[in-house]
Amino acid sequence: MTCHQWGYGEEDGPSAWHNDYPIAQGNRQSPIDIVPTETVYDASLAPIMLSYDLCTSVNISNNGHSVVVEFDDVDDRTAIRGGPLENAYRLKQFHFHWGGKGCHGSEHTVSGKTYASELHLVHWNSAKYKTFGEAAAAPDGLAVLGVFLEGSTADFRGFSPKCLLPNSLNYWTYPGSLTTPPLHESVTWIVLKEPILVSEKQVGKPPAVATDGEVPNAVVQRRGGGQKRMENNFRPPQPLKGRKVRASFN
Ligand SMILES: CC#CCOc1ccc(CNS(N)(=O)=O)cc1
Ligand SMILES: [Zn+2]
Repeated sequence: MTCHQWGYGEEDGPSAWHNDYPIAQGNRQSPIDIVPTETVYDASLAPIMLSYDLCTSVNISNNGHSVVVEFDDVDDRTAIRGGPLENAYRLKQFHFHWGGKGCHGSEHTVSGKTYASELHLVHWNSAKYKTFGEAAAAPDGLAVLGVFLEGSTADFRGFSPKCLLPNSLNYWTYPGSLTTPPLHESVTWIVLKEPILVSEKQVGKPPAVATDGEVPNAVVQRRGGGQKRMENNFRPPQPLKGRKVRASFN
């Protein structure tokens, strides 16, 4: 498959993605607007179990769409289990979606409420598939843990994703997709209800990353220069198309 240029601008943004990725108009697209009063409490949903203690991160990069921290995924040391999942899913990477100014920037919304930013921890079904790429194309291949970020001040020590989690692991879950191309409908979404708190200056001003994959030197960064500030890298909510959103809490 040729590599298609996509972004979040007028010409190459979410409303144009269906031209290169027809699945954008599929039946299990993400993100969605979660309406708590329309979710169904499922007492059979197990708690999620996160083994994030061994910091197996290997690099951090700007891929032109987000800031991504990748993990060593040769084994299940760093994984998610339980919840709606049949087996362990291995952590591949985490990244963020954010706005430019003000409080919008999350991808999922809760009764229309947007958060300043949203963290996605992307895991793949290593029990059934040999590689991330293979899993990403399978309906039960991926599990993405979504965490809302809103303004205040919070600790952020080390790079163990455990530091990025709120106190409560109460969650909503629904069958969805990647929210960025290739938009594969292969994701079991697990969205935590409780946001984590990060400082205004962190979410108010998006990280100084550019959309051409380079990390600009803040001193020489020009607004009019070739590089554009990466911001508003979120896809708006997609049609639910009859899907059930289950809650792990009453
Ligand atoms: C197949 C393939 C591929 C590229 O890998 C990714 C990984 C994460 C994402 C982000 N998707 S999201 N925003 O739903 O977590 C998209 C493509
Ligand atoms: Zn994401």
